[in-house]
Amino acid sequence: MVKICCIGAGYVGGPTMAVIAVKCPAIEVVVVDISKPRIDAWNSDKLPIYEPGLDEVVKACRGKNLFFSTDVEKHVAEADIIFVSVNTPTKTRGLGAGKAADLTYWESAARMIADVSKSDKIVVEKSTVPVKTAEAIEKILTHNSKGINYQILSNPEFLAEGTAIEDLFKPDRVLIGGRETPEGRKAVQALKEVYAHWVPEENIITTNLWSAELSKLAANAFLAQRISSVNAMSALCEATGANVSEVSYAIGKDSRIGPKFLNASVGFGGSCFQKDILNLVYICECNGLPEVANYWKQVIKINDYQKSRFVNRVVSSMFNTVSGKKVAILGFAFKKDTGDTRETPAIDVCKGLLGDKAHVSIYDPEVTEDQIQRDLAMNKFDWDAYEATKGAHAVCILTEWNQFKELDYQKIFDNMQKPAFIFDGRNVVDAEKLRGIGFIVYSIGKPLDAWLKDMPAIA
Ligand SMILES: NC(=O)C1=CN([C@@H]2O[C@H](COP(=O)(O)OP(=O)(O)OC[C@H]3O[C@@H](n4cnc5c(N)ncnc54)[C@H](O)[C@@H]3O)[C@@H](O)[C@H]2O)C=CC1
Ligand SMILES: O=C(O)[C@H]1O[C@H](OP(=O)(O)OP(=O)(O)OC[C@H]2O[C@@H](n3ccc(=O)[nH]c3=O)[C@H](O)[C@@H]2O)[C@H](O)[C@@H](O)[C@@H]1O
Repeated sequence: MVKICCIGAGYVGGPTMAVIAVKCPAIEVVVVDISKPRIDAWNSDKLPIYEPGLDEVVKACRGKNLFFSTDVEKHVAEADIIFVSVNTPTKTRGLGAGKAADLTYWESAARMIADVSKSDKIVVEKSTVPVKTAEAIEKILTHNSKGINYQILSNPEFLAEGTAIEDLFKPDRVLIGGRETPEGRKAVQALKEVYAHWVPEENIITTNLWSAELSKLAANAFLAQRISSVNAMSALCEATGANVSEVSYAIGKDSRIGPKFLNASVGFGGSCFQKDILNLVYICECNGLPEVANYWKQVIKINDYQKSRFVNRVVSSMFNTVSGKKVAILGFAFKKDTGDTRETPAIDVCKGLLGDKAHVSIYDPEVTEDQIQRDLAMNKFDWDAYEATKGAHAVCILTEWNQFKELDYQKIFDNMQKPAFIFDGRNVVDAEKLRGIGFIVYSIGKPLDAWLKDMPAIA
C-alpha cells in the first residue's frame, strides 16, 4: 500500500488530502501538524475550516484510509510520498521583509524529514514557494541524506477557498514539476498515478521544477491583476456614469478575455494574492528586473487604493464624518462560503472607519467573534444582520454572501437612522429597489446616486 503523509493540516493540506483519500481507497493518507488544536478539530465533528462539501468527504474516509495526527515524525518516516503544505507567509523581519516569502516552516519541515527518514522519499512542494525553492530543499535533504534518495517535486495547488472540494474533484489542471533525470521522471510518474485515479490524463501537466514553481506565482498574479484591472475601471465608471457590470459583461464576451473573475469589488483579499505577488516582486528585484517588479507591484497598489477609496466614499457621503455614528458591516470573510479572514478587505475598511471614530457593528455568518477580536482588537460582533443594522446610520456590504441578497431591507430601513445609507462593496443588492425603499445607495463602479454626485471627489 502506498503511504502518503502531508505536513500541514491547513486550508490546503486538509481538503487536498481528504480528496486524495476519498478518490484512492488503496492509498493510506495521514495529515500531520504541530498544532494539536487543529488536529483535534480535524478528528472531531467540527472541522477547523468551513468549506462546502468538506464534511462529507472527510466523514467518508476518516479512520479508514485518512488519518489526522500530531505524531509528525512517525508518519513522515513511514511515508513513500510526503507533501509539504505548511504556511509560507511574507517575511516580516530581516532581508526581504515585507516582500520575500518566509520559508522558516518549510525549512524546518525539510530538516525534520532528513532527520527521521530511513527509506527513499518523494518530497512534494504543495505550499506556494519562490521559484528555485526546490533547489534549496534538495540541498538540505541531500546534505543530511545518510544514503537515502530524495526526489523533490513541485505540485502547486490551485484550489480557491469556498469551492475547494469542487476544485479538487474537477481541477482545470494538475501541475507536476520534477527533475529531468530518470529518477526525477519516475517520481513524477508516481505522483501522476495518484492523481490519475480521478483526473483525466490530458489535464495532468508535467514540466521542469522551475516552470511549476513559477506557474503558481504567475497564475495568482494574473488572477489578481484581473481584479485590479476591473477595480481600476470601477473608479472610472463612477466618474463617467458607465456601469462596471455592463463593462465587464461586454469585455468578457470577447473569448480572448473570457467572462470569469471580472467582478468589481471593495478589493481582493485572502491569504495568497498579496503574499504571492509581493514574493514575485521580490524575485524580480533579486533578478535585476525592477521594471517587471514595478509592473506587478501596481496590482497591489490599485487594491490598496480601492479599499481606501471605499472608506473615503463612506465618510464623504455621510457629511465628511462618521464620528460617533453606527456603521453596520455585513460580511467580514474575504469572500463568501468561507470563514477565512486572512487579508480580508473588511479589516482595512473597518480600521479606516474606526480611525474616523465610527461605531462599527459586524455580522458575518461564518466568522467567529474571537477571530474579529484578533483581527481588529474589538469585540462588537452581532449574530444577526438585523441586530447589526439596528439604529445604524449606514450599512457596508463587504462580502458577497448569498443571504445578503435576501434580507428584508424594508425592515432594516425602518430600524435605521435617516438618511439611511447602503455602501455595497460587492454589488449584491438591487440598488434601484433599495432606492425605492428610501435608502441612499452606493454600488461599486455603478452610476452614482444623485446624493453622492454632489459629494467631494474621492481620492
Ligand atoms: N489557502 C489557500 O486557499 C491556498 C494556499 N496555498 C498555499 O498553501 C500553503 C499552505 O496554506 P494554508 O493551508 O492556507 O496554510 P495554513 O496556515 O492554513 O496551514 C498550514 C499548517 O501548517 C502547519 N505547520 C507549519 N509548520 C509545520 C511543521 N514544521 N510541521 C507540521 N506542521 C506545520 C501549521 O500549524 C498550519 O496548521 C501556503 O504556501 C499557501 O500559499 C495554495 C493554494 C491555495
Ligand atoms: O493560491 C491561493 O491561495 C489561491 O488563491 C485564489 O483563491 P482564493 O484566494 O481562495 O479565492 P478567489 O476566489 O481567488 O478570491 C480572491 C479574492 O478576490 C476577490 N474577487 C474574486 C473574483 C472577482 O471577480 N472579484 C474579486 O474581487 C474575492 O472576493 C477574494 O477576496 C486563487 O483563485 C486560487 O486559484 C489559488 O489557489
